[in-house]
Amino acid sequence: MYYDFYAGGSEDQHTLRENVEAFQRITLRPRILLDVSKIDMSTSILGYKTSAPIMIAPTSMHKLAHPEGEVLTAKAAAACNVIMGLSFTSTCTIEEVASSCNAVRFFQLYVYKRREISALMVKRAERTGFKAILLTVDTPKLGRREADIKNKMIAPQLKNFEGLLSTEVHDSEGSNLEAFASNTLDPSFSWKDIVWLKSITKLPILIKGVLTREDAIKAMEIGVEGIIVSNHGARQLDYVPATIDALEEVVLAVEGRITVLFDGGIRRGTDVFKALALGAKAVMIGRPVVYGLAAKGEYGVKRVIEMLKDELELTMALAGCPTLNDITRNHVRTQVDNRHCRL
Ligand SMILES: Cc1cc2nc3c(=O)[nH]c(=O)nc-3n(C[C@H](O)[C@H](O)[C@H](O)COP(=O)(O)O)c2cc1C
Ligand SMILES: CCCCCCC(=O)C(=O)O
Repeated sequence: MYYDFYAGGSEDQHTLRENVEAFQRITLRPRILLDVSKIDMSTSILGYKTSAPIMIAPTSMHKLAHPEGEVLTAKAAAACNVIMGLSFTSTCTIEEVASSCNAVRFFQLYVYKRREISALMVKRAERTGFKAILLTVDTPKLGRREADIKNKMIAPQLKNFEGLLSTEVHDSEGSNLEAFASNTLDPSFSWKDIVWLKSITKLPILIKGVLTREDAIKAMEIGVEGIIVSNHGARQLDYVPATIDALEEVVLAVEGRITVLFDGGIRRGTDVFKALALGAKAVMIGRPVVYGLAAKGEYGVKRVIEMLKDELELTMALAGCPTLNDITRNHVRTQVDNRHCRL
């Protein structure tokens, strides 16, 4: 329940509704009479084989959802053979998650005013076998989260910072998380810091939070391995577009040169299919995973992933796509297509 307050957001946030509703405005264009007796959903993300183009998005503080936290989420990822994104602000340590199972893990990074803390986390992630850095770039400051302010959100101790930084904030009247974020996040963080990040790690870097062609091109120029089309689950700037409406612009700008991942509003296998048809290599799942964790621990997360995989498999069969490579732009019809009478 506590996690629901934190994850839910305010009902009057435009983008929160849009992220889900925009999927509902996209229709499918199935092809018929193709042999779909065998469906292959397996893929490779940055060279790591996974059972489906589905990953776990980094979301903070899993112990608010379940007392064993991120360790259980990682075990579910391993059991389903999908990649887990671990949040910088997790409630289990990087080392606890790494030693709990053999899931392929990517580490999500924030850049703090105290750069040495971010650098140390990167080193810990490298040492413990994380395979990539997901650098979140849409949070120079925390967005205005009215539910957190109203509920006087108190962040638990964030385990990676124990002995380095306390999450206790004494002078905050509203959201303690917001106060912690403004003490720690660096609003001066900019493109030049990506050069710094590249200088301290050999891990591939994916920039999380790209919504425009201009930024996609800049990201490629600076030499990152991938971008994640994301609006942070509509938790940062309200009135940005639904991510599914921003995806194609970014995909067209990138022209296949780097990996494009996607998140925001995926609730069904048909949503996964639509994001793939519009050019994403894979999708990341945020809230459904933590709701599964809150409801039934590791089993709950597994069920969420399995349900999405089952639904994707059925969608591929009924749309005439035996493999992921068979899913094309022509398999969906968007509002833009309708306006221009395309397809
Ligand atoms: C409760 C919650 C916590 C989150 N924490 C983080 C985080 O620590 N770092 C980050 O980059 N994104 C974070 N996100 C954003 C997710 O990575 C992802 O972009 C978003 O949840 C995708 O949308 P969805 O929840 O509709 O699947 C968080 C999202 C939620 C709902
Ligand atoms: C550095 C403190 C901010 C953590 C925010 C976690 C997050 O990304 C989210 O809640 O969304």
